[in-house]
Amino acid sequence: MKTSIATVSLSGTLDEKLRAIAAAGFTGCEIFENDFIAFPGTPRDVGRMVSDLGLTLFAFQPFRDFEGLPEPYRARAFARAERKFDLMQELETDLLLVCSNVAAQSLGGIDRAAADLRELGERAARRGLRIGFEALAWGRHVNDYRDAWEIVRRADHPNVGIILDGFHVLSRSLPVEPIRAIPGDRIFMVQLADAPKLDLDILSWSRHFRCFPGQGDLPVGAFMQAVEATGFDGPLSLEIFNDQFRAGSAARTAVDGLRSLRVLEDDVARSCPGTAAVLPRRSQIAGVEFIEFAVDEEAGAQLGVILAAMGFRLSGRHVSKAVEHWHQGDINIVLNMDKEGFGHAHYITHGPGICALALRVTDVGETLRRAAALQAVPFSQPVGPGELTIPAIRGVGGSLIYFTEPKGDLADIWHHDFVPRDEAEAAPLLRRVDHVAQSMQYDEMLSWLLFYTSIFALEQRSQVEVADPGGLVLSRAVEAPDGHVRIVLNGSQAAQTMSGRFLSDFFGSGTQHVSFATDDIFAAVEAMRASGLTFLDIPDNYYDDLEARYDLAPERIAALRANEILYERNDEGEFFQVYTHAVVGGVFFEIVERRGYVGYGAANAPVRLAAQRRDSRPLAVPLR
Ligand SMILES: O=C(O)c1ccc(O)c(O)c1
Ligand SMILES: [Mg+2]
Repeated sequence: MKTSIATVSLSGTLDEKLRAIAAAGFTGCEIFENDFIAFPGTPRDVGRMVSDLGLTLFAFQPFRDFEGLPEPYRARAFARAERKFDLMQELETDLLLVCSNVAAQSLGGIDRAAADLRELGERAARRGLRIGFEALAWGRHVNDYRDAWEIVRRADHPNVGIILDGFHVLSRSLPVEPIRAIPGDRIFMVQLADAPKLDLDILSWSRHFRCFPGQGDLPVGAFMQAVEATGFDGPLSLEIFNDQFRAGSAARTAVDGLRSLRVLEDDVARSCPGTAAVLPRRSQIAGVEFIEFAVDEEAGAQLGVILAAMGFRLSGRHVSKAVEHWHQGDINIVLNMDKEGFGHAHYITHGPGICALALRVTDVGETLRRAAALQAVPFSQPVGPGELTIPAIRGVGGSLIYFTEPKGDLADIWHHDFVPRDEAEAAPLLRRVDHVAQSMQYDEMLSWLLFYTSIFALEQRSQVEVADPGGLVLSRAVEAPDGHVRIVLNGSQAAQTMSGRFLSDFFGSGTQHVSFATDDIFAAVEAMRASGLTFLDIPDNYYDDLEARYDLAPERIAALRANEILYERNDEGEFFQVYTHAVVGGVFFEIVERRGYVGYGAANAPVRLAAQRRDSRPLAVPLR
């Protein structure tokens, strides 16, 4: 696969973009005209920079408003093209992307456009150059790739081919099947982009919301299958106009781009019978094995008191480190107070907080191979003699994701490196981890979305906008199909939201809250209150509104009100949630009971966020 990306997809100046593209490992790129114009080097400098970086310059683009012009515009367009040919020869690229005309003075007519392209192809051929014609979805006369193909077919020149851009096809819901009839060698390049479903005009949607395949909702896989059927083996080029990408890190975006192409290639191969997959399959997650806090002794002691009040028991201590294992139901919490290793470095950098998640996967080896092929960053550190090495990769904000599996030593880490305390287990108040919520910069959200859905068998849910009193937060969940693992990504667009404040207080992105599932939230809350735990105060107005919204029995409303429990109901079922105050750092816990309900209580989020903003308690234990 010849992998490519258009320079418009990345932040920075042209040289920064090219370095990021090369570092990520692309075969080549397309130079976007504006990036070149804004760069102070000569075309030869740029051409040399591209080749010194080991990249192939697949195309120069775009050449606008060319076909179907009456005189004198037509002659001027040809003169303009000759100037661009000069430039291309110095840049050492042979392909010019000509996108369909949007100008008011352009005239329709397939034969007129074909004649123009034929003449341009003839002029290009004299210089050893080629023309690729692309239908923009908003082209004045040509806005459908089937018309562009008919024009190219009638131009009937070996130096004129079609450029297919998946966005222009899929954004208009054009059928992809006719692509199969185009001969692969007449397709000079294929551009790819995904996009979230939005009710916007196509031009604004294209210029601001394109994203990498897998980050949006368009059927890019079906488009690629049709392209594959043509025998096309030219460059597959990501062309992404996206405001988050313009603001984010070019290096990270470039790595994400290549990751998305590899995953698309693998997904397409898997859907074509008889084609070998390229990557190990997506890692199946059976659950959260543990959540690890990096703390000092004081914060560890505080957290221990809270965990005990929530029904956790100290079930073991690490054989050689200052590390405790707390447990209840299917939940394991690790309190790492050791003065060495990753946990301590995390504590020094971020203060007390969550430094790692461990996921129970079906096959650790396969998980690590897929992660490595997709350029995830592996992690290891020395362990004591005879102690387990739990494999890990880097996750959000430099935290870790460890992996365990149901076979071998990794099947039971708790009896390997921990000295268990023999205490009878009481009936658990909490069953399992329902979800973890990670706060990150808004610009990073698409990157982590791709990370989770490309390495793991996790599916994205649609994005929800949450009004925090300090600004807007965008929230998006990735979930295993069986609901065994759910991760909620919260991207803040403002500094003063709950997530935004976490980012500055924690010095980076990370896990801000953990939600535990219970079978009986009223019993759990009652038991925790009896142990001295208090919960986030929810205003009476909320309960008055609940009463108006749902015809709940007065006793039910009273019980919700008395226990600060939030409630939501929809066609799927009922949802109950309650929040602790911050427990250490900016981290807090949530307890939920799901009765058939599958969401996250989005309608309650503004109420909860306002309560958290009022919650001026210090980070210390809110115990009596
Ligand atoms: O938005 C545009 O103008 C534009 C330009 C060139 C392309 O290849 C494209 O898909 C869109
Ligand atoms: Mg395009």
